[in-house]
Amino acid sequence: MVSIQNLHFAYRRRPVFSGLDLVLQPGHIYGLLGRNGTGKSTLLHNIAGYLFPQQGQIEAFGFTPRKRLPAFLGKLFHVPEDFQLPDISLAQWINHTAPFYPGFDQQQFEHYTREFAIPTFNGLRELSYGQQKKVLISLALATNAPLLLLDEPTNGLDIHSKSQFRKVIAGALDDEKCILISTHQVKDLENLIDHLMILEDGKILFHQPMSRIAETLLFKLTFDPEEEAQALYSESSLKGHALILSNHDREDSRPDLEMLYKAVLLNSKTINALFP
Ligand SMILES: Nc1ncnc2c1ncn2[C@@H]1O[C@H](COP(=O)(O)OP(=O)(O)OP(=O)(O)O)[C@@H](O)[C@H]1O
Repeated sequence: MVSIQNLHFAYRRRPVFSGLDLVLQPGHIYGLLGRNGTGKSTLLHNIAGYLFPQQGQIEAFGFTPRKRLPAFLGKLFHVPEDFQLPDISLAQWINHTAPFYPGFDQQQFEHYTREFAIPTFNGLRELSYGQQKKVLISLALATNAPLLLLDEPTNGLDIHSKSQFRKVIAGALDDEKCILISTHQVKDLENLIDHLMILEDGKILFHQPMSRIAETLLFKLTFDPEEEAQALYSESSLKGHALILSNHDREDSRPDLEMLYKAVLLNSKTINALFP
């Protein structure tokens, strides 16, 4: 569905991507992690066609994003990290925006705004930042666009709304949809994403399905120094040492994405070598 080959992109003289390859398939929710300034938003902007690769190819549903053809735009919804909604009512905004999306469903939109408890009678600018973000997410989902690019979607959401977010995103996924979430809020991705991607040094440094991560790596707490010595990564806490080990015996454990992220940044070679 989305295929990126050998992507090179630079802002003036500052290179961001240097030969990035990535394939995203429908029916999945991808979590994109990376340090500040590694290019997560820039990658989303290239996929959406706001920015153009200097070298390499991006293809989405057979379209070249930078051409921004209407048929492509109707299949894509991008929720940016920073945005400004127009100074009109919610109903007016939906009336203006929905016609661009052939799959838009008003009932679904109302369902999501109810789930997020958004006051729908207000003008958009009278809503708080978090409420505006929830309006955007509701619209994104109600368009039924097969490609959703969500940049820091849970920033500004309160605790309850974050769990609503996970619920509605998981509920909206179907075989046609591909959802890419870029975030630093790793905890918000847990139990939601089915693929983890880590961007570093202009490339995708790690990209694995969660099922393979759970199969290949064992996450456990221990006080045993021998086990700690075998760890691929460890962190000390009052509850003991939190470890990532090679999962030789295919034990069940719950991947800790924050630990895995730190482990990959420290030692990507060893971790990637476990995923042939
Ligand atoms: N409009 C721009 N002009 C020049 N440089 C830019 C521009 N936008 C971003 N950059 C630079 O490109 C790099 C990637 O920025 P980007 O915003 O994509 O990173 P990010 O991974 O999304 O960061 P964060 O996690 O802080 O949101 C950064 O070094 C940034 O300074």
